[in-house]
Amino acid sequence: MAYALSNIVTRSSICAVELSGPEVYRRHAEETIVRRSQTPRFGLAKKKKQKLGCKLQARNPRSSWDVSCSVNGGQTDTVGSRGLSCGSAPPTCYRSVSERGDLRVAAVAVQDPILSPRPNLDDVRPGTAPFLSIAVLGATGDLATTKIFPALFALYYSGHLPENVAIFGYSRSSLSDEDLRNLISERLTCRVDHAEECGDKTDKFLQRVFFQSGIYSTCEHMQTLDSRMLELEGGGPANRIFYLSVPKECLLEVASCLSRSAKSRTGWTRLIVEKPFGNDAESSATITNGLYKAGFSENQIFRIDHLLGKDLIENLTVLRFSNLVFEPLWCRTYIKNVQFIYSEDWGICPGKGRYFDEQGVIRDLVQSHLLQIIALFAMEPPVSLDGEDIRNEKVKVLRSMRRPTFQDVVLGQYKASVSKDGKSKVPGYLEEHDVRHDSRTPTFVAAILYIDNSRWDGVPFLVKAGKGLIKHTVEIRIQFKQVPGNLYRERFGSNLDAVANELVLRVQPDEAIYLKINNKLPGLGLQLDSSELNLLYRDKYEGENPDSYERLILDVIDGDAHLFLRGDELAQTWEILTPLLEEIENEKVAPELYTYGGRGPIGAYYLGAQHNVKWADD
Ligand SMILES: NC(=O)C1=CN([C@@H]2O[C@H](COP(=O)(O)OP(=O)(O)OC[C@H]3O[C@@H](n4cnc5c(N)ncnc54)[C@H](OP(=O)(O)O)[C@@H]3O)[C@@H](O)[C@H]2O)C=CC1
Ligand SMILES: O=C1O[C@H](COP(=O)(O)O)[C@@H](O)[C@H](O)[C@H]1O
Repeated sequence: MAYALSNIVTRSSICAVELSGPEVYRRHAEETIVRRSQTPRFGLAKKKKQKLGCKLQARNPRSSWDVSCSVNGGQTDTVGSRGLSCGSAPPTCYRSVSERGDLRVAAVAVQDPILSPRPNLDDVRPGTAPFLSIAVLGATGDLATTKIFPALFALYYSGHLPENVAIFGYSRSSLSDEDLRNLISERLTCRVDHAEECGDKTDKFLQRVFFQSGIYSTCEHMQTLDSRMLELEGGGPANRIFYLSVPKECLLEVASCLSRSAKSRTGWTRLIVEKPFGNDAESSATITNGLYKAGFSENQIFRIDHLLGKDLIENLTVLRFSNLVFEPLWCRTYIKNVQFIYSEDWGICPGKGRYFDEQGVIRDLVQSHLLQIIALFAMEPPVSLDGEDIRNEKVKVLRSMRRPTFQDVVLGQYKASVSKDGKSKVPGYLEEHDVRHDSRTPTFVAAILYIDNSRWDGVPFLVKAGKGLIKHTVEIRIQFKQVPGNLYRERFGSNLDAVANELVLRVQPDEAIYLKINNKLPGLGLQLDSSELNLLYRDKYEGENPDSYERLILDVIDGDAHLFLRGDELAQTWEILTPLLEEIENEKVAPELYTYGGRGPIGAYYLGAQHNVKWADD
């Protein structure tokens, strides 16, 4: 959803928004609008008091919502599902519409959005620093247009790309440079906290964007790409990044052609590779070996996991290793269990049915995201912050992880439900577009994992990941043991677990780190209260957090691999999960059905109970 909005929140201030599309996206959209409207991104909200508030009211929850917006408390007109009005808008006002699948977000915004005429590329000259060429392969795709180009622009805009940079899009479509510029320009967003020269910088960025049409299976067009890069690089030192945002079937042939035809001869060449990194241990090894065989060494390959680029994930290690109070507690002596929750309150995103049905939730969210976070959470202190040192420690954790069997997991699949007002039906997983009608693919998994090493022996690591659940949250919850011989036990009543300390890192939405503690209520007597020491990012920090793709692409430019999966690390994640995946597939295990918008299968509760733990998010 954020991508749809970001199309519109471009160098302008929104004064009215209209949404239409399946109900499954409504809550997420609403949250995104409200969250974004609290940040300075909208221009009108430079100071916190100047809020743009949007309220959504369901008209027909399956197709349209009325949205009324207020700017600094002044109410604009209510926006209907057909027309948009701009209330007391400043003189220039334009309407922008973003459509992805059957989701549609339209907005009326102020400021002149028309780009000034784009001058020719005349200031890209070899400078003193090496030239940087970045090519996005699969440039017309969803990921490239919604994430990669906007992230590249954000980096350029905030001065993190060198002046002598050129950005190429490559795909089979027959587009001109100008076509690609038009395709991506709608999605480029300036940060309003330093929004000066937004239009100017956008134009300058777009001048540096080029398109090369070509197929992936022969190297001829990649040679043309190479020639065009050479022309701009002007023969001086030049580094190259190739972002492979192509369907998995094309990955190895693209890598092989790039290696033969388009590697830099005068600097380094780096490859960014997107998931899925295979389906199991064997197919993943085929990809890894295929990349090596194509001529790329491990230190040139950056396997991206966008969750690792989120601020709170980086903060996990900062919190632990830079504060004396946490590290001594980070072990089996004090921690009762750790819970990793990845819960989405929407189903399958438009266009992702086939991909998800092949992958399932264990590959989609556990292999690629949650095992990474567990490894970062549980690793020993690394020798340094260097990528190799950090990844060495992560690999050790993964090697110590016990292979889960089917007894350790509960699988679920969401079924149809009705909307909150009871007026319409929300489709179940089997009715999603491009999903097999008799699919057993799980959309939910709860699992108990153990790390058999001296630090974590016996501590359950709980994992819960799913789609179509009651709420959207990604969080890490560290549950501490009870205070031994608690002096205040009489006042807490019988459930001392309920008042044990808990440290929560909420990765999204609304990033926060909070610690649940017990304290005395002010006043006479001795009444105890459970409360929170709360670091809520939005209250503490002004400005907008960069998107994770920005952070990760910048790391690639800097050659910093600590947030990317190394080949041996990736292989270990598959070693852990492949036996389980095979067991599920061989036994044709049917997932437990759960109602869309609910808490997931009841089996998850019993699984927790078997291991003497209660899910913290229930
Ligand atoms: N979208 C997302 O949010 C995420 C995507 N990924 C991964 O990133 C990669 C790109 O994803 P996404 O952009 O969604 O993918 P798309 O399906 O949108 O494909 C990207 C581009 O590849 C070309 N293409 C599509 N099908 C074929 C084909 N059969 N043979 C050759 N070229 C084809 C198309 O360009 P053209 O027709 O112009 O050649 C298309 O624009 C995939 O590996 C995906 O798994 C990973 C995480 C998230
Ligand atoms: O990689 C994936 O991530 C998305 C969630 O993305 P985010 O931007 O909300 O962090 C998830 O929906 C998708 O299934 C998965 O492939």
